[in-house]
Amino acid sequence: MSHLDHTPSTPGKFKMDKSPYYSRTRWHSSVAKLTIWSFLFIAVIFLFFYRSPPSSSNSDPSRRYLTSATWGGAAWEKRVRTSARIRSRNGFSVLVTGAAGFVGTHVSSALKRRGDGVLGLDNFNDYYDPTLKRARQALLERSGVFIVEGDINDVSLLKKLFEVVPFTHVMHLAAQAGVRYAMKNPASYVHSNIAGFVSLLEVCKDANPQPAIVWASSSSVYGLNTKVPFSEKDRTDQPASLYAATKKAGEEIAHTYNHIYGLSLTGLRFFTVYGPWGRPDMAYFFFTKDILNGKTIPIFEAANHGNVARDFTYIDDIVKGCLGSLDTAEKSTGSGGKKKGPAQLRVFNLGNTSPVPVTDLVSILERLLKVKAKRNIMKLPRNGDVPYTHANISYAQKEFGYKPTTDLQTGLKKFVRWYLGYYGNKKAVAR
Ligand SMILES: O=C(O)[C@H]1O[C@H](OP(=O)(O)OP(=O)(O)OC[C@H]2O[C@@H](n3ccc(=O)[nH]c3=O)[C@H](O)[C@@H]2O)[C@H](O)[C@@H](O)[C@@H]1O
Repeated sequence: MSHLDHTPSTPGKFKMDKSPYYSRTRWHSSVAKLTIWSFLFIAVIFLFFYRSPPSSSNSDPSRRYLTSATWGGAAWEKRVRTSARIRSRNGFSVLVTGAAGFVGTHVSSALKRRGDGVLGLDNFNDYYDPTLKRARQALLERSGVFIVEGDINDVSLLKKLFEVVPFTHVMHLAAQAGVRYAMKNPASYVHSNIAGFVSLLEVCKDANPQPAIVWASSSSVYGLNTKVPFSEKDRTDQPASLYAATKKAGEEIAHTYNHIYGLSLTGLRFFTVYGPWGRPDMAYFFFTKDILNGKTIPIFEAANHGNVARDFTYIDDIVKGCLGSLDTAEKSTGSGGKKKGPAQLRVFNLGNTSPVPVTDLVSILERLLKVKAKRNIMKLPRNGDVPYTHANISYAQKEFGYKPTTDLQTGLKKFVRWYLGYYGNKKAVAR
């Protein structure tokens, strides 16, 4: 006798005094139902992923950016077209990847101001506070720049964008940035800086017309190079971090796409860019935050108590370099994936040409914030950092009259003013 036999029967509800045969068939039919429902559930899940844009690496955590993005539809296409519409004579229509990033926001806004059509693309990842990226997005939206939310690895999205707008130029700034973070999350560098770049170039080479591409490399490609100032002709085969290695790989990949498909490609080696709306992972930014909060800041020093120094470059000077590169970029020579002749391939240093020790940067911040920093001088960790950077910019000067005009003191003053306004830290203002 089963325990079910003791269960009082409740008329109108269910009867438990069934024969063993009845129980078995009922159990079998439940299993059948469960199997059918499970099958349906799995089919729905399968269909969902099958319809999602393809990814180069399903095991990559950044894949979530591919499936979360929503795009498409008539209203969306209209926004894309309107944002990319050229409003000046001989203007460009530019796809700016990484548009919600620091450099991307400034470049997009400058292009829009002068009448170019600009469409942004950004995956809004959480490498640093995405609310800052959203605030930059809001800023751009007010000036008429629409940022499509999506990943550069999403080939079907990229193709769609080129179907809707025949972009004349691509300003490719989407990347996994940061020298030291590469030891924590190497895969994200490969995902964005290598796989993402290739996926973008694949779509660009098939586009008709092919756009000219200007993209962000990095001063970090000079790695262990000791010859200063760094010239584009110097060796760049000794990267000191995976970040630098992926940027260097990008330069070689650019060479390949230029060689095979006739894509016009210009790589820009940025030197430690800083300024308003900057990146919170960078030293000048988190030093400011930590000084204001009375937190000790780690300041790296080189061997034998030597200074670690950077050729800090103000964002407006970088924007000038980006626009100069776009303006002097020649057309790609291929069409529909076929090269018709040799195309332009360039690499420029964009730096300030006056390296400043990190200790001096901290002293400037102390003066501007009117707060004494708690300094912890420590040996430069073995995490990809290099002791010194210094740009030789004569090539950019020759090609488009590049001339940085903002020194670190002036630039940091503008940054601090923005920082205090944005984060509303009354403490430092009051002192
Ligand atoms: O120019 C470049 O190529 C690179 O510039 C920066 O890299 P980095 O120069 O290392 O910039 P920060 O991380 O802001 O460091 C600036 C300086 O502060 C020093 N530092 C950093 C962090 C810290 O805790 N303490 C410290 O003394 C670093 O050694 C470095 O000399 C960017 O983060 C990279 O994305 C960019 O590609």
